[in-house]
Formats: sequence, C-alpha cells, structure tokens
Amino acid sequence: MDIIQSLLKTRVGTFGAFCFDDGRTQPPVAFAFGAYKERPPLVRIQSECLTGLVFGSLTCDCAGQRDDALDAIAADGAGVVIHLWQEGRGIGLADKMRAYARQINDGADTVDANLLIGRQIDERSYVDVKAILNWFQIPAVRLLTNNPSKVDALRQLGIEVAETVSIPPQVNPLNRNYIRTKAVRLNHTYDLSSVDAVDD
Ligand SMILES: Nc1nc2c(ncn2[C@@H]2O[C@H](COP(=O)(O)OP(=O)(O)OP(=O)(O)O)[C@@H](O)[C@H]2O)c(=O)[nH]1
Ligand SMILES: [Zn+2]
Repeated sequence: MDIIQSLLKTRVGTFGAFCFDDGRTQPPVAFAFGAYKERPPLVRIQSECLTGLVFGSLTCDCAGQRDDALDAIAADGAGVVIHLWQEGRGIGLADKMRAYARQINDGADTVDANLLIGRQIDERSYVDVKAILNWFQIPAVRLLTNNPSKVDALRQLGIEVAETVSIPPQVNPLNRNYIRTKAVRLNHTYDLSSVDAVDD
C-alpha cells in the first residue's frame, strides 16, 4: 500500500490529505484537520453520492452533511473525514440510478427502491475505516452520524465509538420525504418535528 500525503485546502481550513493507494481505481481517502490529543477526535465517514456531493441534488442531504461535518471538525479544532466510494449505500452507481427510477416513477421510498431492484437496503462495509484509523493511531472516535447501523458496524469491527455526534439534516421540500424515511425506517436519530416543519 502506498499512502500518498498532500494537503486539501477547504472553505474551513487546510486538511492533511491521505490517499490509501491499495491498487483499487478508487482507493479510500482521508482528510485530517488539526491535532487531536486528549479526547477521541470527531470522525466523519462519508459515502460517495455522485448526485448529491458532485451535482448538488436536492433530493438527498449528503452535501449538507458534508458541509456540516467540515464545520463541526473545524469548530472542534481537530477531526478526520474518511471518504468511501460506496455509492448508493454500497450498491454502485448503476443500481442507485435504477433505485432512483423506482422512486421517481413508482413512488417507492429509498428503502423499498433498493429491495425492488434485488439489492439489500445497505451493502456498505467499513473494513477500510478500521485500517485507516489504525494507521492514524486513533483507537476511539466521536462519530459524526445519525445512523445507528453505522455505529453498530464500526463497533463490530472493534472500533470504539466513544460518542455519537448527530448532524441534523438540512431539510428542503424535495428531500423531506427521504429524510423522514431515514428516520422512520432506518432509525436515523433526528427530531422528526423539525423535518415536518419545512414548508412545501
Ligand atoms: N440506494 C440509494 N442510495 C442513496 C439514495 N440517496 C442517497 N444514497 C446514498 O446514501 C449514502 C449516504 O447514506 P445516508 O443514508 O444518507 O446516510 P448514512 O451515511 O447512512 O448516515 P450518516 O452518517 O448519518 O450520514 C450515499 O452512498 C448515497 O449515495 C437513494 O435514494 N438510494
Ligand atoms: Zn446523497
């Protein structure tokens, strides 16, 4: 494995950039900010979302979560963002677009759409996260997430999640049902009353 180190200069400041080149076309990358000392650092595990992160789709909340995670890490003074190329919760871009079509054409929600095309609800693996945190010598994290399954998956890998730090979703009329579905069907931990308060 070749670990390529560089810098990423962002809106909130400069991060150390680490590309874990293991021969895959899209190797995992991590961006580390500041110096973590006494407390477990804030860690954000971000999954690829071409539609949201690259094109700014309004039907999910990925871009807002990215921005809020960077803000939280900068405000805290330290933290790490790990980006995994697990498009569509690990089903890949083509099947994510198939799932999108089921949502747009047939009114399926984000959970049923995956099942309707013969995929699982969430096919992500966090094995890479374990290796990356080991490399950074981070045994315990404060995880920026709303997803209890992600916390469980990390704990099963032996990663100590010392605390979960919620990222309240940036709700708009186009992503409100999607965000509601994540709370109701995937147990994401945000207050539904604030989600419902957004006007159509
Ligand atoms: N299959 C599918 N994937 C989606 C859809 N919308 C977003 N995604 C993917 O969902 C992933 C992000 O997962 P989320 O469910 O938003 O959140 P999470 O990572 O589980 O939890 P957080 O840590 O709170 O962000 C990315 O890989 C997106 O590409 C969708 O409608 N269908
Ligand atoms: Zn998204």
